[in-house]
Amino acid sequence: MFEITITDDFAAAHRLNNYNGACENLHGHNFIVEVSVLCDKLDKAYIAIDFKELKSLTKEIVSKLDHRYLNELEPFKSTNPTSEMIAKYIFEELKKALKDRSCKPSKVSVFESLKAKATYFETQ
Ligand SMILES: Nc1nc2c(c(=O)[nH]1)N=C([C@H](O)[C@H](O)COP(=O)(O)OP(=O)(O)OP(=O)(O)O)CN2
Ligand SMILES: [Zn+2]
Repeated sequence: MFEITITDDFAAAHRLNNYNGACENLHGHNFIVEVSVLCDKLDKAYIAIDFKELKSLTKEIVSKLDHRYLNELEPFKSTNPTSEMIAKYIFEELKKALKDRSCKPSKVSVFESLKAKATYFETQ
């Protein structure tokens, strides 16, 4: 198997519901997203999935979050826009985008800063 990893970023505002602390208040982050996919085949150029393609698929998903107030967006309306839930959302959207391909997402990490990240992955 091959694991291919790219990063992207977006800026967004959120507030955490049911959180006892300052993060309950409206604030923003420059989120960093790290996406990894597992691929079991190489093409004739010995590439599992082109970094360009993975970046582009990820960008399509992440651009829907960029410069938005995350609490208002459908995927987080009934939950909370934590790094955990953002990572899960990106993972699930990427899984749909890679349907019928020889690659599938293995993990998605969302960093709120260089000091803190949450990672989502599925166990078999
Ligand atoms: N597991 C999680 N914990 C926290 C999340 C989260 O999404 N998942 N989010 C927050 C807040 O969004 C908060 O803005 C970030 O918290 P923190 O990293 O503590 O932010 P600081 O910039 O204040 O960090 P310092 O290292 O203290 O400067 C909270 N927790
Ligand atoms: Zn925050």
